[in-house]
Amino acid sequence: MNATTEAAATQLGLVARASSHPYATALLVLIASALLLNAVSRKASKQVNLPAWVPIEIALTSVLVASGGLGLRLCSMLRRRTGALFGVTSKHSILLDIKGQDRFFAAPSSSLSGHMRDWTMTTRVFGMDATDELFDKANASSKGLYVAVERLFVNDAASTAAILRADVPGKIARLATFSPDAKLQKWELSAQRRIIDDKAVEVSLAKLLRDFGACIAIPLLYGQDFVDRYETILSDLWSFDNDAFPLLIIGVPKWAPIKGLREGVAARSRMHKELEGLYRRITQYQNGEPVDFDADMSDVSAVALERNKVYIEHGYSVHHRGQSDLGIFWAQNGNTQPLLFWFIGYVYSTPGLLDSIRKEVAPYVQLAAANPGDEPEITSYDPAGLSRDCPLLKSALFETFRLTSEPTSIRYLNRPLTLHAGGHTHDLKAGTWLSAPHAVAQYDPELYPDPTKFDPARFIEEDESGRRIARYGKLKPWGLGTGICKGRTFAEKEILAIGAAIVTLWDMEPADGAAWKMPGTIPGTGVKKPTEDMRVILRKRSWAA
Ligand code: HEM
Repeated sequence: MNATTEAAATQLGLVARASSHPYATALLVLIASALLLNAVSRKASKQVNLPAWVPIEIALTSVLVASGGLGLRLCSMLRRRTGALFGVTSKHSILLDIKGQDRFFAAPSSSLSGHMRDWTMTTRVFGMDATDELFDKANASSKGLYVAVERLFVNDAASTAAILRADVPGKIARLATFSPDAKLQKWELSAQRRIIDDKAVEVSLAKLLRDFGACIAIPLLYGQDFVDRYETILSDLWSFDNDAFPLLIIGVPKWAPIKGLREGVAARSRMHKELEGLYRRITQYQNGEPVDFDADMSDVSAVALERNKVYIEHGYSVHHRGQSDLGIFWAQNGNTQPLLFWFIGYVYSTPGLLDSIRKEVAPYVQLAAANPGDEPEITSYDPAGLSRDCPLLKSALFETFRLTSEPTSIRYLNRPLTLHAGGHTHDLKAGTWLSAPHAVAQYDPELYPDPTKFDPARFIEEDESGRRIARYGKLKPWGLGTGICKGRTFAEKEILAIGAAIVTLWDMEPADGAAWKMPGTIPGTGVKKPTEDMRVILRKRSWAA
């Protein structure tokens, strides 16, 4: 299997994982029933849903096309279109052409819309009641709900200010607890900490960083009280993400007798309930009424406050506000936090990279010791400078995206459109779907020589003045067009900021004493998951060297 095939194969893994399971037959029967149920329910409703087989078709096509040879021939024989357009049904086309896609996806959302995909995700995956009334409300409110998100998570100044509010330096200093008597912090709870001595602990890095990132991000959206009050917030989020999301998206019904799915769906219900409680408190707060539990609402973000106003304006009950907001809660964390782990893993495991990045970020993460002999602490911290003036840090992050993210843009055609791609012209019908699985290009050796290698400087270029800068180039981790990610600026800054603070304050080494080895990957829900966690020994950085 070549590199490109391997990349595409990770997408197929969702299906492969299911079919190699002992209950594979039962699962496939369930998928078939789900498809049938979908078809039946579609007839009775005005709702438009992404067919449940589309994610599977995207994965299969990606694998076959990328494999070249027989796979490509088979795929080309079965497809309905030519050139860069693949797909076997008249309902869905798959565009594999990085040249043609940018212009096409720039079409206004009145023609090419992400809304029906969002509706499908909101109901099938995030569990909002799929009624026609809510379909209309979601249609009418989606713009207002997203504008609120973009104001904080896409705006550069607002994202930087949010990162500064999060006190990354203070929290990073407490990334791990060394004392057996001290209470573990929320982000340490699932990291299976083992104390080695009063200066070193062994932890599961993926879980630690995933939960640390979530503890930085979630309070910026919903306030610290929400995180403190909701005891199982992290385990619920990841149980839903790991065990329920991948099955729900391919149409497996929530009642299917699969243990992980049932647990993930139960976690989803708890998240709905907690978000409903939060939106009740937000409403009380905005109305100047006494707030349940006398909860501190002072740091709930403008995003949540504005979204509540939009929800009220469109007549959402508080119950449905909770269900609907799970999409944003998940979007804020589902990709960002797993990526943080991959980024740190690559930085520490790539020979020489840690030292180079430490030097590069030093002017923007400054240290001083309160007294001679004390451990240095971060005294000044400049997230804007990290984004602006640290090309290696940034390029290493882009390279992490390339190797570990699996972005796909999926749109619904509200109107007929003409697509020019791969030297062909295609007339696409209204009422059909178009998708672009960007991950296939991420392993194209013509775009990225030696594509399976982690090359941290791969994205560094010189600008017109000769200054080194990191540019995304053809990489599309955030998707594209009007449906592009609404949290991209914040996510990038969060990972850079936490990453820079970690390298500045912490040393780590593989717990087994062997050489660094990155774990294998399995498909995730946008970012790949590690096949197993990485056990590392964490210590405060040694200043002797
Ligand atoms: C590393 C982290 C992240 C990655 C890799 C990522 C990636 C993506 C991708 C690929 C899409 C689909 C774009 C398309 O269809 O063309 C998307 C959509 C979206 N993302 Fe992100 N995302 C990340 C973090 C975030 C964060 C922090 C938020 C904040 C709330 C967020 C909010 C959203 C929303 C609301 C959408 C739907 C946009 C729409 O339908 O118009 N994402 N993201």
